[in-house]
Amino acid sequence: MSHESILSINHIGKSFGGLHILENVNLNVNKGEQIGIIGPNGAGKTTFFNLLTGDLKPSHGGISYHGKDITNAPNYIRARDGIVRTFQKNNLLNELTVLDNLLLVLQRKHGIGKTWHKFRGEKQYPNLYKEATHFLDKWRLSSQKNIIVKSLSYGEQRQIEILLGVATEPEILLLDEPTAGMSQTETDYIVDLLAKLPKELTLMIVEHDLDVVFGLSDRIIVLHDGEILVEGEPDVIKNDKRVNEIYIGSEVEV
Ligand SMILES: Nc1ncnc2c1ncn2[C@@H]1O[C@H](COP(=O)(O)OP(=O)(O)OP(=O)(O)O)[C@@H](O)[C@H]1O
Repeated sequence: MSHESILSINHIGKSFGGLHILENVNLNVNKGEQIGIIGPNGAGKTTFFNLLTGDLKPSHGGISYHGKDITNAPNYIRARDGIVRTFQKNNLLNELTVLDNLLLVLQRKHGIGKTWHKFRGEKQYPNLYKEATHFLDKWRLSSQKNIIVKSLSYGEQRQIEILLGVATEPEILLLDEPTAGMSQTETDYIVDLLAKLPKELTLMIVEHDLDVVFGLSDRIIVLHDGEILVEGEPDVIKNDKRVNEIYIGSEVEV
């Protein structure tokens, strides 16, 4: 991880009507950092992600990416510029094969054609198919390439979704509860997968499974009541009294 700050979140807040969800969040994200975001249900974690990706606009404050103000940039521009997310639920095209899902992602990444959902032929775009094959080999997905997504298990679908995010070669990948609803074996696979991601990739992960977050993160942000309660290295967070207090009463133990 370098100490080059690439994303700067300044005094950001979000309200829905009179309801203040996020109050005054400040954060600098360094290139290659792996940041875990935790907090009780309703703390504002997904809302925070939505502000970073441009799916929501903040009520106040701003966000800059490589020094450029992106507070009002739409989500597709942020994605094009390197801030990519996966969702809590699968966001794949279920009727298509794994390969076709990947081809569509790669077409979009390379700006091939005006209509991203129209398939380009292998003859015309051999490099696209080469890249897809190479990617599937690299991530040991070759055996699944011709399987229709909806025939895969839920856990497999979520793995594919994360990898499709990786295929876009983002600078920052935001993962919203990557292990939600998974068996222990599927969770282990995801943890393994995340550990193999390129070191220069910046990861921000919202996750309820604290073992996953503590095992993976360089830094943990604890959101509570719409604010950053505390942030720091996993050991610091583990021993923080306030963090333990907000988890008391929930079934989760820090
Ligand atoms: N569009 C909206 N309109 C009104 N309230 C909303 C909206 N989106 C989220 N909220 C509220 O904002 C609060 C924070 O929600 P958010 O989903 O960001 O929390 P979270 O920390 O991700 O929770 P969880 O861990 O349960 O996923 C919740 O009380 C939620 O009901």
